[in-house]
This record gives sequence, structure tokens and C-alpha cells, in this order.
Amino acid sequence: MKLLVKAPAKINLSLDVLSKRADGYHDVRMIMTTIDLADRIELTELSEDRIEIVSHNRYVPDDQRNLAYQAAKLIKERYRVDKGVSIAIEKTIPVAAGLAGGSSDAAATLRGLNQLWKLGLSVDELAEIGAEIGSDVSFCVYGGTAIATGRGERIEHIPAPPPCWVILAKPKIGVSTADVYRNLKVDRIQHPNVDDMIQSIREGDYDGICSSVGNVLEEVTFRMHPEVQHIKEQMKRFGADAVLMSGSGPTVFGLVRYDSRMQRIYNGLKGFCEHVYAVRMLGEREKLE
Ligand SMILES: C[C@](O)(CO)[C@H](O)COP(=O)(O)OP(=O)(O)OC[C@H]1O[C@@H](n2ccc(N)nc2=O)[C@H](O)[C@@H]1O
Ligand SMILES: Nc1ncnc2c1ncn2[C@@H]1O[C@H](COP(=O)(O)OP(=O)(O)OP(=O)(O)O)[C@@H](O)[C@H]1O
Repeated sequence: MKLLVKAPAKINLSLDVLSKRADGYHDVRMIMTTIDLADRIELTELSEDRIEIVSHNRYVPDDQRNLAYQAAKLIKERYRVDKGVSIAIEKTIPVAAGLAGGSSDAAATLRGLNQLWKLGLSVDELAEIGAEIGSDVSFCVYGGTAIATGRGERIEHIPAPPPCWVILAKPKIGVSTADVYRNLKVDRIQHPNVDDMIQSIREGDYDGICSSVGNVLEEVTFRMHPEVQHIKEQMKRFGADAVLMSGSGPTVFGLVRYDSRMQRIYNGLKGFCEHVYAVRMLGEREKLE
């Protein structure tokens, strides 16, 4: 039997860090939302009892380092499943980009295997298992729009923001999330107003959303890679309504309401940046299987 599962990327509309914890992680408060840029995961039952990763992207590991592999291993051991699975990953989300590509692949694998192996787990149970793989995996299990707290694994759903274009531009570098958090000076943070963002989303206030975007990891990544800041400045200059780096970067996204302006910004960025995408905000929790 085969099953196709969609694994959408996320952006952080707001990302605040509250403190550094004793376990090395940081307590965060962030607003995450899914966008219409997705990997496709194909799960195929194997007659032998093993987990196989098939990917034609040279940046994606095809062994136990793959987060989808870790998801399958965890669920297989926990529920004593003695069947094997081949996980084919068709990558569209750029790798190490701040868009939770690996986390979303892991989340899609959890959702898919729950069906394929008829485990009967609830989505909350899958999100709890996901948290053991990575901080972004719980959100990716649900999708939609949410306030994420703790180290990112505590999820409170909120309504979708009003629909708009999301233009993404990724410079040709990968960023290590651990390095960015390590270089953050927690006592010198200028906190974004996460509450204003939540209120604007609840009120469907597009302008309010645009004026309350903020990400405390931006300045850390900008210091490490000035070209990321350059992309942000260009996207602003081309006329995006709001511009922010997603997660730990290096992808920068711009929010744009009107099609004509989206096209102009897209073309402008394409002039000097190889990886540019224009996609719609998804925002609503959809059935991701
Ligand atoms: C930057 C974000 O993507 C924003 O959504 C997340 O906060 C990071 O999520 P992630 O990539 O799933 O992160 P994990 O794989 O759990 O952690 C990678 C590394 O980032 C650091 N880390 C991550 C999350 C967090 N709340 N505090 C941290 O300090 C830790 O050093 C950790 O070893
Ligand atoms: N399924 C996967 N797809 C992509 N990368 C993966 C996957 N599994 C493991 N990895 C590894 O994880 C690293 C980070 O990749 P990923 O695309 O998940 O980063 P990210 O988008 O920055 O994540 P986040 O936004 O959650 O911090 C890669 O360098 C790669 O080696």
C-alpha cells in the first residue's frame, strides 16, 4: 500500500525569546503559520522490516539523520510495528532555510504512518511524539496558525490571517539553528509585540499584522551573514507591505496584498537571488493527509 502526504513549510510572523533554559533550549513565544510551499512524502509498505529514505536532493540525508526517518523509527518502536516502510521525499522546501522543511517532513511521516499502520492516534498524540524529534515538529503536525510557546512545542491555535502573497527569498547559504540561538544575547533583546500580532490576526487586520512582524533572531543571523539583511532591505525597497526573516533564517519573506506588486517584487528579487518563490499564505488547518 502507498500513501501520499503533503508537508507544508511554515513562516514565523513573530518570534520572541523569553529566556535561556537550563536544558540549553530557549523559551520562545512565536506566531507560526503554514504557507503553500510543500514537500511531498510518499510512504510505501515494505515486506522487509526496515526504514528506507529515498531522496534525490543532495542536501537531504538518506539515513537516520533524516527527521522523517527519526519519526518513523520513534513511532515504529513505540507501537511495536514489525513492518517496514519506504519514505520517498520530493523536496520543494529549500533545506536549512528557516522554513521547517525537515520538521514538516517528520510531521507528515507521523500523520501518514498513523494511517498506513492503523495506529488510531489522535493529532494531539502525534504532536506530542513530534516534540521528541524537534521543537518545530508539533506545530507542523497540526499546521494552520498558532501561538507556540515552551521551546516551541506548546501549541495554541488561532484563526488564519487574511489571505495574501508571501514572497520568499533565500540566499545561497544554510544557517544552523543551534548557532543562531547560541549567538543570541538574551539580556539585550528588543522584544517584538507578539500580543499586537495576535490581536491583529484575530481581527483580520492586515495592516496591523504588517506593522507588528518581528523576529529577535534576525539581528544574530544578519551579523553572521550580512547578505540576509541586504535581501530584506531590497524587498522593502521593492515595496513589500512587511518584510521579516523566518525562524533562524536565512530565508526572508515579504507579505504583499496585490498581484501586480507581487509580480514586480518577484521579478526584482530574481535579478540577484537564485531562490525566490511567491506562494499564498495557507493559515487554515487543512486536512494534510
Ligand atoms: C527557529 C525555529 O525554527 C522557529 O520556529 C525554532 O525555534 C527551531 O526549531 P527546530 O529547528 O525544530 O529546533 P530543534 O531541532 O529542536 O533544536 C535545534 C537547536 O536549536 C536550539 N534551540 C531550539 C529551539 C529552542 N526553543 N531553543 C533553542 O535553543 C538548541 O540549541 C537546539 O539544539
Ligand atoms: N527531511 C529533511 N529535509 C531537509 N533536511 C533535513 C531533513 N532531515 C534532516 N535534515 C537535516 O536538517 C538540517 C536542517 O534542515 P531543515 O530544512 O529542516 O532546516 P530549517 O528549515 O532551518 O528548520 P527549522 O526552520 O525547523 O529550524 C539540514 O541541513 C539537513 O541535514
